[in-house]
Amino acid sequence: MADPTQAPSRPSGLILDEADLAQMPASERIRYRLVGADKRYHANDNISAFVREGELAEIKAEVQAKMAEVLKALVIDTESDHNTQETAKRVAKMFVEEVFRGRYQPMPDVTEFPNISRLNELMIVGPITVRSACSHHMCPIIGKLWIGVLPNEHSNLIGLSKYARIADWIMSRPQIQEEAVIMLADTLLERVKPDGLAIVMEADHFCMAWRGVKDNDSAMTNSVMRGAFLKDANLRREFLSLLPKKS
Ligand SMILES: Nc1nc2c(ncn2[C@@H]2O[C@H](COP(=O)(O)OP(=O)(O)OP(=O)(O)O)[C@@H](O)[C@H]2O)c(=O)[nH]1
Repeated sequence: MADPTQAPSRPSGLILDEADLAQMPASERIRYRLVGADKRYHANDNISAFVREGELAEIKAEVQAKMAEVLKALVIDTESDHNTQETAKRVAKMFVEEVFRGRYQPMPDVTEFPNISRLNELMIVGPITVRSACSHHMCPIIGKLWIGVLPNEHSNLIGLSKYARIADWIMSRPQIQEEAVIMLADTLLERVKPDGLAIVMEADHFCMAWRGVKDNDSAMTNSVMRGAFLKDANLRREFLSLLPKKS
């Protein structure tokens, strides 16, 4: 039988059966499935399709055990320090169920409505609050974003709240801002199928404020323009002019 703690690094190689997989830690089991399916599992990827029932609880327990080791390595006496006794458990819960849940949960259900009225005017939603984390230091990224949509008669209209729900699902992963907005744009394009889509995001990166260069005042602003927003400078101007002026 294969060493249960070692998942193969590539799909060719040993094929494990369910009994072998059951012996592995959940994280190795899930990684084995991902590698077998040749799926990327970077920090900003959603891997929910490879996680089976009950496995998130197992992952949480694994993270808790490793986090306890991190605290030990930091020479923190978690046994007598009443403030840190439950910290490993809290951090594991925070990672898996809260701040990185966008990796482990499927996309929220999105009801789509046909564009009966053939709406074809610019629609803007925002500011949508962004809560994310940088994949370099896992420090928070807090900010806001605006989404502009130019639908056509074949577009799917989605409920306004769904823009915020999809944004939250994508942002709740460790990542970099440039990739986050592209991922959000791709996801919305696929659902809504508009003539044009634009996103502007402005966020504070705590890895720049709390540590490192310790610059509290600089935020990062970036945008992604697709379809009509790329081709039509007037539309782009209209969208940008309707965003609240930055302070
Ligand atoms: N481009 C980009 N950079 C980011 C983002 N979030 C954090 N960073 C930066 O990622 C960089 C990490 O680079 P490193 O030079 O390896 O890290 P470091 O030595 O700790 O750097 P300092 O932060 O300058 O102390 C830092 O400059 C961060 O400010 C992001 O969303 N986009």
